[in-house]
Amino acid sequence: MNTAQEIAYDFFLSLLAIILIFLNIALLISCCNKPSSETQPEDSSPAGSVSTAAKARAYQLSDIDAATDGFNPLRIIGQGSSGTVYAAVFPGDDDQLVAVKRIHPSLVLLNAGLEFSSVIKTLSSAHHPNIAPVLGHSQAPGERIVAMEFVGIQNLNHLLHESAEGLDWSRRLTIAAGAARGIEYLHNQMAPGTIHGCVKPSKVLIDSKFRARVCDYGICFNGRRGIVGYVDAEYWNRGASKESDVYGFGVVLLELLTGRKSEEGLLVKWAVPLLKEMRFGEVLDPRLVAPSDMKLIVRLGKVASACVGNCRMSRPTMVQVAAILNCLELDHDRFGFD
Ligand SMILES: Nc1ncnc2c1ncn2[C@@H]1O[C@H](COP(=O)(O)OP(=O)(O)OP(=O)(O)O)[C@@H](O)[C@H]1O
Repeated sequence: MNTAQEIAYDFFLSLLAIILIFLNIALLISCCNKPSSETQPEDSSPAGSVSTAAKARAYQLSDIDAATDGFNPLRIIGQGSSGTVYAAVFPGDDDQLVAVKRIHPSLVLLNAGLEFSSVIKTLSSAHHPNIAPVLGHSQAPGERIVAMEFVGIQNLNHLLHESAEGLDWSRRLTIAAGAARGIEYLHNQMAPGTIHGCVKPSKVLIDSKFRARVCDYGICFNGRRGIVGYVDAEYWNRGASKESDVYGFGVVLLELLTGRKSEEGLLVKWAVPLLKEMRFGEVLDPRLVAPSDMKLIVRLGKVASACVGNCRMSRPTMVQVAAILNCLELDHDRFGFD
């Protein structure tokens, strides 16, 4: 090779090297920007994941009317202080059952300023194994209807207090941990930080796999009466907050431990001092035999007492509560109750 050829050859090699470097950089950038669907499938995350795309469906009132046979009383699956829940079937949706909650007309009037459709749109982005998903809504003069996935006919209030079947300690712990994860998801993983507003046993639905699914979250129809005994004292002046949800969850834990209903706050006053003095013989649900190893129950009692603490600032967050209950659940899976 003569000198001119050598220079041309070196120039060609340098150019090739520069092109390769640019190609590598471009490849790296495109890999970083690629959605990580392969590494993080949306549904496989144990803590669930935020589904950013809200999928709320706007139903015509006539469609809801047809799906419930004209709000046929035979289709009622539950009645609360804020509305009536019906089992609905929409033709064309594989005849799947949908739970539709028709808000009481008096509450619709009282909450006329509530931006119902945009609240529902936000809530419909919730996606977590321990949440009952909101599917959509229907709105007409005097009518506000929320459509939810039909979870099943059992709720924790019924199972714990009204059913002969009862719940053993293992199921109670699993339900408590699942419900904690659901509320934690609402508080911390849903934009813009949803508050449940009324955490109590009837809002914890139990699906066919005995998994807890928290329902009826995020819409507060002022005028609700069903919350007495499940919210802290500040609630009545300052409204609902994450801390009042933690309080409500603490009361749910107390009901799971004692098997007694919260009667206007009396359960907290009665059970917490007994738990603190470790008088488990007096406080635990008398229908169940106490486990021979009380470690998990003692820890559950401590979490419950901390959640219903008087001062909002002193209560644990739902992240902490869910983390502790996850650990208890794992310990239970490994060692059981006895
Ligand atoms: N998505 C759902 N799937 C199946 N059943 C449901 C669903 N949502 C609610 N229910 C049933 O309907 C019942 C009534 O629910 P609702 O939220 O209206 O009232 P509540 O919790 O019983 O009382 P309140 O609203 O007064 O606190 C629930 O307890 C539950 O059994």
